[in-house]
Amino acid sequence: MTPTPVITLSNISKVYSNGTVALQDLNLTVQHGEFVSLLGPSGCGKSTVLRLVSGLGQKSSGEIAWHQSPLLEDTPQHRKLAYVFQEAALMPWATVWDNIYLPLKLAGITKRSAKSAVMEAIELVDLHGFEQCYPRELSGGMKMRVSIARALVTHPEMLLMDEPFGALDEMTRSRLNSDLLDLWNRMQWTVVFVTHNIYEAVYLSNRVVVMAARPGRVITEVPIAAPYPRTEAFRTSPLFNDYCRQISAALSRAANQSTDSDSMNAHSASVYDPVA
Ligand SMILES: Nc1ncnc2c1ncn2[C@@H]1O[C@H](COP(=O)(O)OP(=O)(O)OP(=O)(O)O)[C@@H](O)[C@H]1O
Repeated sequence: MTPTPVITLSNISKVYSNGTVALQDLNLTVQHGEFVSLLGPSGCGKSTVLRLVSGLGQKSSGEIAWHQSPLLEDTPQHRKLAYVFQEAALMPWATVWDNIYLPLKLAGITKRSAKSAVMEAIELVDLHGFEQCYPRELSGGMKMRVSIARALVTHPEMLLMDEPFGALDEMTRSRLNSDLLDLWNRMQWTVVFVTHNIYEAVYLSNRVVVMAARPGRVITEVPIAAPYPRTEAFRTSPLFNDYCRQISAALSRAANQSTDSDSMNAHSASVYDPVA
């Protein structure tokens, strides 16, 4: 199948108003249906990339194209995308059902018309039976499922995920990783996923984009040529370890290439113990 770019960032630079060069000359293309992870040290600009793609932030220079058409900053509504953050950010006073309904409500869709879409989203994230629960009654993993359902209820073409499982325990993270891959496969989404976790990036992705900080830039891209569905057998395979090792080495190189003392943080993303 011919690759179809959904989003293309060409020579993107982003300088914040305080002078921080968050991104410099960054190039990144994400193809339709791809699962791409951005991995790199704290401050290398991963979240900034997501903000620019979503239209929540403005680039300083370069070009962003959505389906190969230049994107104007004032037309974010043309991008069919949804954002999932590390914090589930649910409305505490609203039920699971109402939290998931929110984006449709904001789009002016009545509860009656939204019913089947909300129920479908609830089924997809495996929360059937919890519709009338409040966030305080849910575990961290369940809250994240609600957050994912709230994103998918709008049928986005692209899902931007900013460390969505970073605050969860290892078992929950691992389960949600598998469920996310299952959903990705069924929904034919294009996903851009930010993480600090090498294992998670390798397990999930078609491609891992490794970034360096100060200034934020892409230093290498590692295609993960393992077939889907990915199982526990992949997580414990020599191939998995090889990819982790390769990416860990790239992160160490990134730390050495960073231009100031903040590069010490680069190792925060490169903790890697071989599984076998
Ligand atoms: N609104 C802002 N104003 C000024 N500087 C900012 C702003 N947002 C981010 N930065 C700076 O831009 C750089 C990139 O930040 P960004 O949050 O994109 O990095 P990140 O890789 O996502 O970091 P982390 O992994 O810690 O979330 C950092 O040096 C950060 O301090």
